[in-house]
Amino acid sequence: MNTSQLLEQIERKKSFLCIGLDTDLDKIPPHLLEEPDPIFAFNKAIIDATHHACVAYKPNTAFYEAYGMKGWAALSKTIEYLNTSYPEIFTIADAKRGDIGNTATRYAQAFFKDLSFDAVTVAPYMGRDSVEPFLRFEDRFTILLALTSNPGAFDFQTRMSDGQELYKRVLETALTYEHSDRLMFVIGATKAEYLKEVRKIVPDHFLLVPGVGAQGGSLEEVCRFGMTDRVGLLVNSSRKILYASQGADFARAAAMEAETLQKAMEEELRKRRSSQAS
Ligand SMILES: O=c1ccn([C@@H]2O[C@H](COP(=O)(O)O)[C@@H](O)[C@H]2O)c(=O)[nH]1
Repeated sequence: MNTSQLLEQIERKKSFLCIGLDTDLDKIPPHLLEEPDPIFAFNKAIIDATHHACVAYKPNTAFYEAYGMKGWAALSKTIEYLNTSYPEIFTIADAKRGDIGNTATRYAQAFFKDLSFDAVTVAPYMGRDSVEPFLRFEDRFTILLALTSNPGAFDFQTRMSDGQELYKRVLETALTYEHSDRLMFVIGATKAEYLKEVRKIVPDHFLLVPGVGAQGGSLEEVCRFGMTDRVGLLVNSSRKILYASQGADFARAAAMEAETLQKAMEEELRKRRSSQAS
């Protein structure tokens, strides 16, 4: 998928919501555990109920890898279902990979070719040769961790390195990579006030912003500091949507949560348009 197709979907659905498919067998409705593939059964019901309100899904691979071969098979079925039934949806493998070049090439192949995701999250710590193998794939996006939503982000990411906070160095250095137009960056919603600084370095790139919902980030603040003329945001929420109910009505309850966020996003898009007009 390319940026124009993503933007077209955002404008049409009036949403920049990404739903995280962090499917946890300890949290899904118990009746689904009778299904031959409970993870896929849950994901399919969630996707069918919420696709009108979001533009992206982001399975975090940890929740699939945790269940071994069955988990990986469920991930594979989920991406195949999305690509077949809802090809307009942007798909992100939240895998946070990062390794030396020849290994990174294999990771890129796994997520972009074999599983056919549109994007994968990558850790920047190992530098250029660990990221560029992902960037070689046309119409695919590499989403680099820059300033994450967790408290531990302050251990390194905001520390000074040669007179500059490390997350800023990550952003600036990544812009020098070949095909840097295929980059997006992770900035946590819990760090919304940093978005002003982030936008000085990457004014046009899309940001993946997790942390609205269960982690308490504010959608309004994220939009105030991070939204661009071309939106530039994919805001993720996982647990708050997925586990809105553990009963037979779980898919409907998830849809209602997703619709609430979509309505708030529609309002933010309206505000952006009226400020552009004035
Ligand atoms: O900085 C980061 C990077 C990734 N995540 C991931 O996003 C979701 C958030 O889930 P919620 O249930 O909405 O809190 C999850 O997969 C994280 O691993 C993040 O939270 N922060």
